Amino acid sequence: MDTKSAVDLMESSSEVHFSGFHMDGFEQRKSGMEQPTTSATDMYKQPFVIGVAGGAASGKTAVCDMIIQQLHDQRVVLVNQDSFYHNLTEEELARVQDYNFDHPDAFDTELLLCVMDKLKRGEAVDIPKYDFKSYKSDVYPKRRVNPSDVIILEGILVFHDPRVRELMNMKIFVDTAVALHIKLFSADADVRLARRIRRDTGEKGRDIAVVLDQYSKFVKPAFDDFILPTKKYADIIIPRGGDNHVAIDLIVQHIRTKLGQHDLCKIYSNLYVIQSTFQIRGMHTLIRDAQITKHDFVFYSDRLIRLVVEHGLGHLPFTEKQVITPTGSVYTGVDFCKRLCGVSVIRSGESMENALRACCKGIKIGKILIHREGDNGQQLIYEKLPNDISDRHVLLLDPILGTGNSAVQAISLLIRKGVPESNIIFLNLISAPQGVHVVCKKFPRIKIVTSEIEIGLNKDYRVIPGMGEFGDRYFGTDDDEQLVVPSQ
Ligand SMILES: Nc1ncnc2c1ncn2[C@@H]1O[C@H](COP(=O)(O)OP(=O)(O)O)[C@@H](O)[C@H]1O
Ligand SMILES: Nc1ccn([C@@H]2O[C@H](COP(=O)(O)O)[C@@H](O)[C@H]2O)c(=O)n1
Ligand SMILES: [Mg+2]
Repeated sequence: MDTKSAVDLMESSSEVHFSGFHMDGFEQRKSGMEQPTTSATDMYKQPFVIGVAGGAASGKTAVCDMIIQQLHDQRVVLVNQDSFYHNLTEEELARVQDYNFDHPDAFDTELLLCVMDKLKRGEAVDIPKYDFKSYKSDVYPKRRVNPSDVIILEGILVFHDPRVRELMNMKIFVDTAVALHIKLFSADADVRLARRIRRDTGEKGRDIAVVLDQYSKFVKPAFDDFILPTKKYADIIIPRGGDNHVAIDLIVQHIRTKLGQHDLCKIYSNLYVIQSTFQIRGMHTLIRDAQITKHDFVFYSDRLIRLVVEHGLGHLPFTEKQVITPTGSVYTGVDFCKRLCGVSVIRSGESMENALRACCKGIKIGKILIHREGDNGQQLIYEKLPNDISDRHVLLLDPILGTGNSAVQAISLLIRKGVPESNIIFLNLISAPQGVHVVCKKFPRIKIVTSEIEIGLNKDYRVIPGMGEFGDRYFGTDDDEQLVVPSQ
């Protein structure tokens, strides 16, 4: 593929980074060349979505404010579930003391989903600003929210609807429980009630009797029935809310790490793209060049494969081991996982076997041959696997993950042979987003380790920018060289 084609291809992903490329400074040109099948919507930079739930007055807003402050160099927006309270009818307004604002039905979840969908697709949205005094969401002008790197969705019931939960990359539950207190829940409720009384009588100008009545009639029962049961969905529970600086620091650190990763890694926690360096980019530049010599193609592919294999081995379990050093000191280290094997997908996967053997002395390597016809005519032709494969961790080798169809065939076979899904590490050099989606969704417990994520697939289901037929290039069957007869 020439430079011009690559530029044209990337037009559709303006400002979105793929495989380390981006469009800044490129002149926009059109040509009749093949376009990736990845839709424009798939190419939006995915924001990192954090859900923050917890009882009313537990400190959700305080926690969000601290996260936003600490992420000062990122574009962060806060979306409050309060903004999606239904407007009350005249009848409901007349008897507002009987209205349950803590029930899931009090919120317009469809509107919330629509807003979140737009933000995730990179569109700006106008969000209602709720007025707690008039119980209306159309008193103030709407708030314009621009698409951002991080979206924080905060509210008592943001974990209630599974469709809303699905949007989140990280779920935080804010707790006011005091760890040393024997009656954990009552302490938690007491703190929330005390804060609520102070807040609602102050900020919302409500009468204390009304606050207490609403609390016993609706707030407390709803906490027990709807909010507390969603605590189990949280990835992180923050005791002591905004006072918990250690938890907030750790969360901010985690978000920063995630933001530095490829967008797909934010979606799939089982996808690992090795940290890019100029050495790695340089090697990719060489092996993707159609003009490179066969010798150099093999040399630089081998170097990259070795890196991927080493990275993949880092995901194996380990046990602690102590040794005595020549100085007589104790060194506490780890022992490698011994029950492992490789499985290469013939033929290009065989190019990864040497690197695996170089890292794991005497490792058993099985083989799978899958016949490919077009996009979906996948057929398993041959397999030769270690008899005890079900007891082993498996490093599945295939340099290219394209549509994901061959990978699904190979992984399904391993699972049929009794290999636990979580014992499979799939190693490739390059992965198309389509293949990542297919494999990570179908097998959420396997790990994929790759060195670069591609733009997508073309109409012939070939990975682009890609590197052509890897097996042919690696094993030298892609040219018309004369037959080499070994000398006698
Ligand atoms: N750690 C804390 N210690 C004392 N008061 C707090 C703390 N966190 C929040 N508050 C106060 O409690 C009230 C409720 O906190 P807020 O963050 O608004 O809760 P939520 O958003 O969960 O309803 C506010 O008036 C706030 O100032
Ligand atoms: N008109 C309204 C709407 C909601 N509430 C209460 O707000 C609480 C949720 O907001 P937090 O910031 O505390 O999470 C919830 O308990 C509702 O009862 C209200 O009082 N009036
Ligand atoms: Mg709040």
